[in-house]
Amino acid sequence: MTRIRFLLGAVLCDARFVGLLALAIVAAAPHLSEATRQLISFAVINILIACSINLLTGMAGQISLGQAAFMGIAAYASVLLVKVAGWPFALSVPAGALMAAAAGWILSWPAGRVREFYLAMMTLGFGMIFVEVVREWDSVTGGVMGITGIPSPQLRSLVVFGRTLDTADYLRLLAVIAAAVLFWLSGLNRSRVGRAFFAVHESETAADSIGIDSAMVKRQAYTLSAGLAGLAGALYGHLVSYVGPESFELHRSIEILVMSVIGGLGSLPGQVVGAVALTWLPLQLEVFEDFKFILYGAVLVAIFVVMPRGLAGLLFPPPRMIRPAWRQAAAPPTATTGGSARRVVGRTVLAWTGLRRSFGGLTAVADFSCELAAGEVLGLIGPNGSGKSTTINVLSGLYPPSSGRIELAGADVSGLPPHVVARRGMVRTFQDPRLVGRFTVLENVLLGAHVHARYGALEAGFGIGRIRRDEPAAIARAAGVLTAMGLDDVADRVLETLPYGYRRLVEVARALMVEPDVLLLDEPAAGLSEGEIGRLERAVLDLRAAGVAVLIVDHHMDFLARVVDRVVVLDGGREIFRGAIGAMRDDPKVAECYLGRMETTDARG
Ligand SMILES: Nc1ncnc2c1ncn2[C@@H]1O[C@H](COP(=O)(O)OP(=O)(O)OP(=O)(O)O)[C@@H](O)[C@H]1O
Repeated sequence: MTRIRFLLGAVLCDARFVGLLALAIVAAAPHLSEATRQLISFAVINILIACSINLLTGMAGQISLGQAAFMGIAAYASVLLVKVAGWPFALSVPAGALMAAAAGWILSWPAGRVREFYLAMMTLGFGMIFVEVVREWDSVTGGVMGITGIPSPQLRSLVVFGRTLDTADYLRLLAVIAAAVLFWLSGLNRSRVGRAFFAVHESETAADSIGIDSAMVKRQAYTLSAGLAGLAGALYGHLVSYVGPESFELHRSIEILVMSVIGGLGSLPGQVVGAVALTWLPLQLEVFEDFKFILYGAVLVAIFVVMPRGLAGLLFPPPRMIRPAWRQAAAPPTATTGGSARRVVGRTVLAWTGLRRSFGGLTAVADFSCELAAGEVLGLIGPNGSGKSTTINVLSGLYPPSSGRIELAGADVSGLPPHVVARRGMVRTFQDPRLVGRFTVLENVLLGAHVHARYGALEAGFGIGRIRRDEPAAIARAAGVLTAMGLDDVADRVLETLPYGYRRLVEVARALMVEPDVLLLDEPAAGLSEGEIGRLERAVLDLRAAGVAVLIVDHHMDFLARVVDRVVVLDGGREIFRGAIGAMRDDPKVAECYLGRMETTDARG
């Protein structure tokens, strides 16, 4: 079964297969019956729409219950531009898609501020507003009656570059457009852009921590998704030669969502299968027309329970996020830490003064000042609840400080958002590793290269321009990091199938890909075996040798004793000791408020 899935995946997910299918449609179109052409045309438009939801929901994890409104915006815009303004179809369709994309961008601002249930409600509201505006704006939209007599292939009134299109020509056009879009999306998915969508889907906090601006990624997802839905909407308007508000109401948005979920959110070939199935099936089940939504609802519930990955889960292997071509083009593994002019060993690279962070009445960190030099490893220790993680959270920008100043390489970074702090050279890991479970180890590590690549969605999709240089370079660097961390043998293993200890190491490897000047590690040794701690230790010592400043919060004293230059001990958010780890054990204050408890913990551990 697995072999069949892989074979199917290899064939159906191949761009050449999609191209051949499009060619077959182009060749067969004139010989098909009118009804078959119509059916395939609807299926192709549904593929575009399903892909738009897949991009937004399946990949970027954002909900949309107003997707039909984006279709509607483009459909009305294109139709009006042709009918009223006399624009050619070849311009009106892209213009309609651009207007939908602009609406998506505008919606992304408020939508980016809310999540889950509230996001669903907001997009639902957007869809309802659109339909109401269309209904009420009689003079432009034709109100409830809609707009009829749109130049279309059915009426033989659609002229493109001097040629009057019939339904066969229109089907050919749709097939070519859909093949181009699928080709673009498949390249996009397997690039930094697609990987960033999934990273934001999984954890915005983790994405921000490695320099991915999650707010910007969400805006990009909304804009591209709305543009794609708009393209489908504009093509739909000309296909049926009529647009009216009922075509873009909530039920249409739900149909789109159902198609995408049944196909398998996150899978591109799944979207094709879902769209084709849900275009063809209802026609076969016309007798169920009255119960269509009950049926849809039941299917949704069933799918979520028995097939969370939809039809794609049955038919195709999980999608991979690296294009084999870039992997083949990658050079042998390269250096792990990169270079930085700021890394002059011994020079202060991070300093914080008077740092305080309170949560309501509780002061988690109080007037804490310290500095870290390039090539120095500092241990931050203390009993549970003493403010260690809060210090990392404040330094990395996750929480703004209540007061105090943080300087990174001489520049004030206090209160800057985490992705900016990461881009400036300070990267952190988390107490509970935050990675993308469905990605392989290599794909996860590549997320750290996001900030170093410059190519955009267009170059990513079509495999042109800067991606040809950036992607192989990032893969070579990732291979170097994995080798240095002793993870090269699991590079192609899906992360969620690996034991827990690997996740910590992979998270450190991902942070290294950012090439930080300062690395903040929050309990990196927790849950690791002795062998894994050995690899971690080597990585930390390599970083120190490369002039990276490392701050480690951990309870594992033996590990710390082997890697740190000095330690700072916190208790109740205040510093109680600073110096060599050996001297710490003899310090009466530390012994009083920490070591007794810690040794008990160590002994248990
Ligand atoms: N987001 C938050 N909201 C409210 N209180 C918080 C928050 N984060 C931390 N605290 C509180 O701040 C104090 C310090 O927590 P912190 O997680 O920094 O301790 P820690 O030294 O890292 O402990 P551990 O070793 O258990 O991870 C604790 O009392 C904790 O409950």
